[in-house]
Amino acid sequence: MKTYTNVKDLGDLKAAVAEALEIKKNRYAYKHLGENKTLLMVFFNSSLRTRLSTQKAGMNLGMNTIVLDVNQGAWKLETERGVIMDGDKTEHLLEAIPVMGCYCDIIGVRSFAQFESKEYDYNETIINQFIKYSGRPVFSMEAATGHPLQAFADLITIEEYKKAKRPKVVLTWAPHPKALPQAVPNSFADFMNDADVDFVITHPHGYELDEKFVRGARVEYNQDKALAGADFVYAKNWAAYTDPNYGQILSKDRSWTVSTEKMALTNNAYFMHCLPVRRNMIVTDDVIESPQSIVIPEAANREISAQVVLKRMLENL
Ligand SMILES: CCC[C@H](NC(=O)CCC(=O)O)C(=O)O
Ligand SMILES: NC(=O)OP(=O)(O)O
Repeated sequence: MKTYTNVKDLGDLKAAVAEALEIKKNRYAYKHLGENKTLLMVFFNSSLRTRLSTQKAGMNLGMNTIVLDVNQGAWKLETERGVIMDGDKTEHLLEAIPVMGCYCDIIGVRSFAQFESKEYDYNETIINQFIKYSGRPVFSMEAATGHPLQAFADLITIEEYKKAKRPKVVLTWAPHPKALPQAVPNSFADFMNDADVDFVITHPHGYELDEKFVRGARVEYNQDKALAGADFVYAKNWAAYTDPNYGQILSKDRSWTVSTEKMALTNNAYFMHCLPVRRNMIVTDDVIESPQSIVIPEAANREISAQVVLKRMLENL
C-alpha cells in the first residue's frame, strides 16, 4: 500500500475487516515491522482521536512517531504555486514536504476542506502534494473530501455489532453551528456502498453529497421515513456541497437532532458518530448516553483501522 485516501485503496473490504479483527486480538504481534521506522503525522487542523489512535497504532507496530502541528510552531506555509512570497508565509509546501520526507518512512496528513474553492478542495490539493513530493507512502488522517480511517473504523464497528446479516444503516444529517466538511459523510457513504448493508442517506434538500461518493444510494428527504427499521444510525453534520451554496449552512433545524423519539422509529438501532460531537445539536444527551450508543467502541476502533493501514504500508516499504 503506497497511499490510503479512499475505500478502493483497501482492496477487498471483507478481507480488510477480517485482518482488522485479527489485529485487534493481538495488536502487538507485528512489532518487528516498524523497528527503526518512523511515522510522521502532519496536522493542519485540530484532532484528538486521530492524533492519539494513529500514534498508538504506530507504537503497536514498533514505530518511532513524530507529530507536527503545522500551525503551531512550524513556519507558516504557502500552499499555492506561483505566489510572490512577500507576505506572512515563510516557507513553501514544495520545500517543506520533501524535507519532511527526509525524516520519516510513512506520512499521515490531516488537512480539512477550506471552503474557499470547491475545485481546490475536491482536487485534494494539499494531500496530493504530499503524495507527489514527499517520496514516502502517504495516508489521509482526514483530507478535504474524505476520512477513510474513520470510515474503516465505522465499518469494523458495524461488523462487530450487527445482529442482522445485512443491517439497515442510515446516515443522517444533523444541525451544527458551523459549516463542517463533507469528508466524513463522503467516506462513510463510500464504505457503506461497498459493504453488505442496506444503506440510506437522509438530509434536508440542498445538502446532497457528491455523487462520486453517494454512488446511487437511496436518498430520503424525510428523516422519519429513513430511520424506520434502522439497525444503525450514523449522525453527522456537513455543509452544502452543491453550487452555488458550496460550504454554506442552509439549515440549523433542530428537528433533525437525533432524539429518543427519533431512535424509537428504528429497530432498536445503535447510535454512531465519529466524534467530536455537539450534544443537543447533533444528538440529545439521553441518546448519546444510552446503552445503544456505541460512539466509544467506535472511537476505540480507530487504533485498529490505523494499524491495518500502517501494517500494509510497512509490509510494502
Ligand atoms: C472527525 C470530524 C472532524 C471535523 N469536525 C469538526 O471540525 C467539528 C468542529 C466543531 O464542532 O466545532 C469534521 O466535521 O470533519
Ligand atoms: N473522529 C475523528 O477523527 O476525531 P478527531 O478529529 O478528534 O481526530
